[in-house]
Amino acid sequence: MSNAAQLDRRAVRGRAVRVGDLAIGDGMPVAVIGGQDARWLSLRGHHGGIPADEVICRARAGWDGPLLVEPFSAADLDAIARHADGVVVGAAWMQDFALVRAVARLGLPVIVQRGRAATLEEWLAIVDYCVAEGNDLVVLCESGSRTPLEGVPLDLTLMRAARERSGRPVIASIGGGDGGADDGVLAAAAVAAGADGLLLDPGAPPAVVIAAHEAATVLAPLVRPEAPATLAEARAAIDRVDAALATLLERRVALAGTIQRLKPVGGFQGRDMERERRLVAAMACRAPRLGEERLAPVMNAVIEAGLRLAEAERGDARLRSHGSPDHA
Ligand SMILES: O=C(O)C(=O)C[C@]1(C(=O)O)C=C[C@@H](O)C=C1
Repeated sequence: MSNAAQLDRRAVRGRAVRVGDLAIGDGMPVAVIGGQDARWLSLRGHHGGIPADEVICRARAGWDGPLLVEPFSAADLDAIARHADGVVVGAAWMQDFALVRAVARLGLPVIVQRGRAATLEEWLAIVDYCVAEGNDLVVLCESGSRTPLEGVPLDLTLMRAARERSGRPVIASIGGGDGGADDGVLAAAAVAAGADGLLLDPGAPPAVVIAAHEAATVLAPLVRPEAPATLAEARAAIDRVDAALATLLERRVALAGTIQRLKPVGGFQGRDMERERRLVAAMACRAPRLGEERLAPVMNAVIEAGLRLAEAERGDARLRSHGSPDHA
């Protein structure tokens, strides 16, 4: 990836929006709303039939963390101000300017979903409405276009442009309520495109939540360089890189195991030092600061761990096929 293609996370740092104790747009990590980082709740389904206080208090009872609420109408706003940490202006309400203004006046962070047919200009204009009411705590949420598809038809180019043009955090609404986002592809695409957060449908099943967190944790460090300023931030950033590294190591060890089964002579006996030298040289091109000399012992340890595991697993398989020693 070229430097130009890399996202400058620092540019957004000053614009981070805090929802409860969750910072959205603070570089990293990518926030998962509807997952472990924050919950949200829509009052639209109730059509004002159940008092907002009651619905929000029920959600609050089981959740101490950041809570965002989407109103059904302006009548819900007092209850939202009492119990919520932020407000979601749903896509269908984006151009209800009176509602947007009233929401902004609460002074809580506002997540503005893009209306299904709204242009970039129309979407960004809503930020101005909020700012005009004295509320600068705005996050933009891309939530898909009109084309009816099974998943959310996200416009990630538009999301990127919104981030660049507004200088504000952007998140992507990836759905999941119908189970459609559990392969993590949409979450990964949104993270790669620079989303500061992912918004899952309330009630998204655990597989969807896990896939979103995986994209946020494992993919983000690969596609976004970080510039931590404090020890705690730097350690958190290293933890994210280690999560990605561990995922790749686990994958590597599985592949190395397959190779040992496919080779005429596998394991330590069939070691190929020339192949190892070549793979270290290729890796050094991607890790020039470490270089071949420093990488070689690292990869030697990785390769030997893989060979030891492959031999142990082969031994286990043999034992299983011949019966355990106790029964031999
Ligand atoms: O490529 C192979 O032949 C392997 O067995 C895999 C592998 C590796 O883990 O990358 C392991 C041992 C060999 O010495 C070389 C490479």
